[in-house]
Amino acid sequence: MANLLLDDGTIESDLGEIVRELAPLGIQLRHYDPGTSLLFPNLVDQEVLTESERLYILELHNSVFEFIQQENEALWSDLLNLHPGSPNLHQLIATYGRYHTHNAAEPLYVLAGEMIYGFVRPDGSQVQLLIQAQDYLYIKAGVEHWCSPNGSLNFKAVRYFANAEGWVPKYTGTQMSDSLNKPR
Ligand SMILES: CSCCC(=O)/C(O)=C/O
Repeated sequence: MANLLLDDGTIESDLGEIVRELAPLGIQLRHYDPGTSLLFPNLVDQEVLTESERLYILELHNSVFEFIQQENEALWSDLLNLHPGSPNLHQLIATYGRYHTHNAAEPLYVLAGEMIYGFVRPDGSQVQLLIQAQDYLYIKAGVEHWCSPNGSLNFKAVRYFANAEGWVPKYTGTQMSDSLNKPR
């Protein structure tokens, strides 16, 4: 389940409150447990997946989450699999760890591990959202955000694509707030 860290140091872990807080920013958060995790109980520990395992997991979730693809007019999906040995891990962290937008919405469903997202509120303050297994996150096109895996460096998610450039970042130059990291 997700947690939201506000810039006054408050941590919100009630899903309804987090949803209410993020909605004005163009962000949806939902939690789905379709039971598929029972088929892959060791997914977080299994860092490397074979091509047939990737396809199996993807096809299973594509059939369960057909409505997510329809909602997003998604043309295709892929399985993002990050782990400490991922060859492109540092590149991905450098690419997505600065404030950026995308020209298409960013929908993803988390299978395992955790990811931290940063968002800017309408009043200019910043929040950090931690998402975990079975969370579904939807970021509207053009919404400023950054993201990074946490210290475990483990993250598996199904990403949905509406067009080929959808996940290409456009940097906005907004600096990450350090007020979230100040001792209180
Ligand atoms: C650090 S890879 C994850 C990419 C991602 O989820 C995202 O939101 C990019 O904007």
